[in-house]
Amino acid sequence: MYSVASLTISDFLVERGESDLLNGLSFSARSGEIVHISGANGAGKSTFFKALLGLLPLLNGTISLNGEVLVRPAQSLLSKSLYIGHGVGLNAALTVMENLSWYFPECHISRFQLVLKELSMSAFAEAQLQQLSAGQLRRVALARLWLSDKPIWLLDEPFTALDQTLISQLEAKMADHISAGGIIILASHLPLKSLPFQRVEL
Ligand SMILES: Nc1ncnc2c1ncn2[C@@H]1O[C@H](COP(=O)(O)OP(=O)(O)OP(=O)(O)O)[C@@H](O)[C@H]1O
Repeated sequence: MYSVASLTISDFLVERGESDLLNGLSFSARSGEIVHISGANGAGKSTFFKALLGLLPLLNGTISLNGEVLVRPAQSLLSKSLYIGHGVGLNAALTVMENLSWYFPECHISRFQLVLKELSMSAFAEAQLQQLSAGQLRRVALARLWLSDKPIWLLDEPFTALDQTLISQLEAKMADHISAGGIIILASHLPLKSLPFQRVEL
């Protein structure tokens, strides 16, 4: 089980260009829950994740973990969260295996091999990233979910470029994470097919 019992967002407001976004967004996610943030293109889903992690300043709002308002939210959240954004977040100069080693220096190579096998990526372990398709790159990016022990997953459009097999695998992985007491905040234009979730509309 994980140590985070709840993550609460209160009254978020972010300035982006000429506009104010998020409009007082507030919700709470408890251990074992998925929050699905939906909204039209440009509604502010990616902006929300960036503001949550301190990559954009909040005009207003607080973040609480386990009922306590965080004084240094970005620092506290970064140590407890795994964020997978629109970009794949990989180093193009490194191979697939080198990228995983860079993210998880403590992990044994045999663990990477197992995860790559599960993601049908074994044949590409030593490949340079430019040899991979868009969906294969996303698989490598998502391998972090198979390797991480962070309780909070922040996933911005995680299904982009994935085939149906991997979408099902990812949903199963998310089910495992919430069963173990994790929290998932997800923005997606695709509906979650097999998982319970709390919807937050922007
Ligand atoms: N760097 C930027 N500077 C100014 N405005 C920006 C910047 N990036 C995004 N925006 C604006 O902020 C608004 C929210 O963008 P954001 O990327 O958060 O939307 P989104 O809901 O994630 O959209 P999508 O569904 O298309 O991914 C948009 O109107 C966009 O034009």
